[in-house]
Amino acid sequence: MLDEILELTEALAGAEKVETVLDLVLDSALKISRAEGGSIYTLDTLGRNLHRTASKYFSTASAVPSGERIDIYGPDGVPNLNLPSALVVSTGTVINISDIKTAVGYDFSRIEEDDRVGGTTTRSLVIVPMTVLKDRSVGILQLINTRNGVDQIGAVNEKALKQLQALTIHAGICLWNARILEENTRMKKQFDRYVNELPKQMTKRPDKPLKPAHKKPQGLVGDSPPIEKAINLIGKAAGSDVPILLRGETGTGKEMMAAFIHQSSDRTDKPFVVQNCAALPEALLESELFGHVKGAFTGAGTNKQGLAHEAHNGTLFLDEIGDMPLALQAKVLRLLQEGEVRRVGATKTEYVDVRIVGATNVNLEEKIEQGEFRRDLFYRLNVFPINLPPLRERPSDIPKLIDHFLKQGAAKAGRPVPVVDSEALDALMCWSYPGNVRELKNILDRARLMAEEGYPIQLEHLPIELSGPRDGIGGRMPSSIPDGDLKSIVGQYEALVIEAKMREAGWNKTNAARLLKVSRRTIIEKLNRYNITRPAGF
Ligand SMILES: Nc1ncnc2c1ncn2[C@@H]1O[C@H](COP(=O)(O)OP(=O)(O)OP(=O)(O)O)[C@@H](O)[C@H]1O
Repeated sequence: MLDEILELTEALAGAEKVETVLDLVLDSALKISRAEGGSIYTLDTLGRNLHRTASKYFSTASAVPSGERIDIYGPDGVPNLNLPSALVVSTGTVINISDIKTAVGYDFSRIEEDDRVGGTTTRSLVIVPMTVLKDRSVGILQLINTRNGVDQIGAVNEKALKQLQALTIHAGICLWNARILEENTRMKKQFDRYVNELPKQMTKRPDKPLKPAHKKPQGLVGDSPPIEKAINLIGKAAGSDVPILLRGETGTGKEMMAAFIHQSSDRTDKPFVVQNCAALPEALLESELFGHVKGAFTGAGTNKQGLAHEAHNGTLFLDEIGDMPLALQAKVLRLLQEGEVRRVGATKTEYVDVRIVGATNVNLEEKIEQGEFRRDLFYRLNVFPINLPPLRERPSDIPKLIDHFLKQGAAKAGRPVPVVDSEALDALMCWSYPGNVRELKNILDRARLMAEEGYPIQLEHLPIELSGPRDGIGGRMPSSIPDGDLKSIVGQYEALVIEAKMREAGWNKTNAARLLKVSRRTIIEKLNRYNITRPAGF
């Protein structure tokens, strides 16, 4: 037997393909057990199904079907432990039955089906798990009509069983290694493709690469040229008190950069105060920003400080400043120019020392033309503009962000960091991310929950539009116009648009309403009408 194992080990070492490895193992197993036939089933990467990958029967009238699949779990999600193969792969136990006719508690229907198709009559049955890393099954070896010690059909003796187990350990390791090798080759190809596809400006970097003048902010991931440029600019401006205007699409990291500006300034140990200018109606926003005096309006029972007071000596971050009501813009300009604060209902002016950082994802120049944004405020704010490019324009940051968000999410949940298989990685790299970094984070948070612990994130764990054709809204627009009346066709299209924008807005109705320039009420009404709900995990 030692000779056989040595011979097999040599053969396995030279085998490059998984199928060759499994054929060699099966041949040896048939020799050891002197079985009439057998199969090797491999477990898929999600651990849900066994696939017949190799089989050999000496006496079959017709071939036993290869590629057969066995579902380990029943429809209720519970492993079907009556099926001998499911029992062995799920628990790691060995089955060594001398006569299945007298064995109780098992469901032998799959074996009977093999007998029917292959013309065999199974009596004895041996199933051994292929295990790696102590208790992780990657498949099973199944043998029928094995011989016992006196050369009759029956359960194999202890010595033969040990030899079969030694064999399946070899097979398990080979299978595992072969899979890693295949995965590596795929990933290398993928990597080469990305490098070749990187936009020209990435490959034509300046002679001297931009070095961040400033330490990278904690938690900020990415070293693509546009991000390094932004960090550089911030490094230059942070020390002064000039206002900064951050411009970029939703989810590109404007708030994160604003926090970094504050941390990099001399004001770092003073408050960093954030207000979203689009989140509140005008009157409330004014009182929130500038405070009010007692009795200024119904419900103003006491004097109240505004956020401008709270940010004294620190930084006030005005997010979505492009959506600030026109009337309030004059007050913000005075705050910017003179540090002036006038509470709602007050006659007296107060003064504060705040550094203003604004952010916007709208075209302020257009707003000025439309009379919706004050030109003087724009010039005052736009002294130091910093553009944050959309994620699709800096694809080299995507793998680092994936790694960062998976680690961050896993650490929060106290779970191991999942890997992403090459297909899913491909899809993540190719997606256009209308919702930018926030969208990538949401996608990964959900995928992490969907994938089983210990198994890679796969395509099926990603939103459908990432794997589908990439035309139309969110990649899901029908390529041909469906049948029906105009109202119902437009309705279908509207539902797709609403769903895509809700996803882009991180399922925040206010943000989605803003993206579509409709009221929040309209969004709620349409979500109800089209029965659009937030998918689990988002
Ligand atoms: N470079 C980055 N590294 C790590 N996380 C990032 C990065 N950029 C953005 N994020 C994360 O993405 C999410 C969205 O970022 P942020 O809120 O700063 O975007 P924003 O541009 O201000 O969005 P909005 O315009 O919708 O307010 C946050 O969870 C943030 O932590």
